Amino acid sequence: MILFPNCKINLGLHITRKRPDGYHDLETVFYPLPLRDALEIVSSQEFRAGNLAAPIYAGQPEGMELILSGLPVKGEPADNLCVKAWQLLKKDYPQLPPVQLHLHKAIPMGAGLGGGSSDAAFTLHLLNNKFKLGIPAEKLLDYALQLGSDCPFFIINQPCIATGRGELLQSIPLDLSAWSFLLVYPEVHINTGWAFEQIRPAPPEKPISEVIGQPVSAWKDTLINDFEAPVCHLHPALGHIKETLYEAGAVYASMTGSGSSFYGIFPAGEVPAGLFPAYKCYTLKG
Ligand SMILES: C[C@@](CO)(OP(=O)(O)O)[C@H](O)COP(=O)(O)OP(=O)(O)OC[C@H]1O[C@@H](n2ccc(N)nc2=O)[C@H](O)[C@@H]1O
Ligand SMILES: Nc1ncnc2c1ncn2[C@@H]1O[C@H](COP(=O)(O)OP(=O)(O)O)[C@@H](O)[C@H]1O
Repeated sequence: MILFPNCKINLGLHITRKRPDGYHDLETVFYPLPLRDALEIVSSQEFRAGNLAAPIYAGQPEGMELILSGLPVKGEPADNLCVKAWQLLKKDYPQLPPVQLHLHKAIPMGAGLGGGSSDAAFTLHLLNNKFKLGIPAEKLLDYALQLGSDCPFFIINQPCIATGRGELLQSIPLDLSAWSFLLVYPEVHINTGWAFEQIRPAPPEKPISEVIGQPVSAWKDTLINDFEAPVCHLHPALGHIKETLYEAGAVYASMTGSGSSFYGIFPAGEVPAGLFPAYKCYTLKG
């Protein structure tokens, strides 16, 4: 069974409070976009029935074979969020058979695109469906939150206002299909924990629910990502990406999440070509 975990962007992002548990309360809109990894899970028995030699990798947890391709993912297999998702379910559902999990990575990492969290949420979904575990949606959301603050969003995977750590999700009827997105990844890796430490939490001037209800053309001065200033302070070249997007006709431009990717929103089909020859760029349908 193969699924294609997609990325997200943040439309506005406010850090409103530091919590006693060390996390921060935030307010943001998560919007899914069609830049995708590929994730396949087969039971090891199925795999061997295909008469292929089973690969043996060092450092794999027992009962799990992780195969990676595409963009290189840092860390040991045990650090991979797909493996962590499998381990979390295996603890409560020991009937899960040994599996082989193949992740083909296409979503840039440390980019504010939530790719790791998406892989984790899709792994939960896939294991639940393939092995008929019968885990209800509410319980899947609980498991997802144990894997990452923006992981529950990918269980729902529809435009949502997120509050709390990012797990209190309210679906909203936001349809940006009349727009095209230019996503720019400047190959700078931002550490999310570091980014949160740079912010002095404060409630936003206007609740995001109000701002997001305005037309996209009104977002430029009102839909703010609190991480943008400290990240651009550390990496001044990133500020130029936003300026260039506006100069090229973007109706709205912003950094996503804790960075370092930026996106520009253009009328459908009007994304200019060749704007950032030095960076990885993706033109995506909203
Ligand atoms: C900032 C956001 C915005 O969408 O996205 P990314 O830029 O990472 O994609 C998310 O809140 C990131 O969610 P996620 O990447 O799952 O974060 P986690 O693994 O839970 O936490 C990483 C670290 O960030 C900090 N953290 C995260 C979430 C939160 N609400 N408060 C925090 O203080 C903590 O220091 C934590 O140790
Ligand atoms: N399956 C995975 N895909 C991507 N990154 C992963 C995965 N598992 C663990 N990670 C780790 O999570 C870090 C953050 O990745 P990611 O969630 O894609 O970025 P971001 O938090 O900026 O949205 C990566 O640098 C990587 O070390």
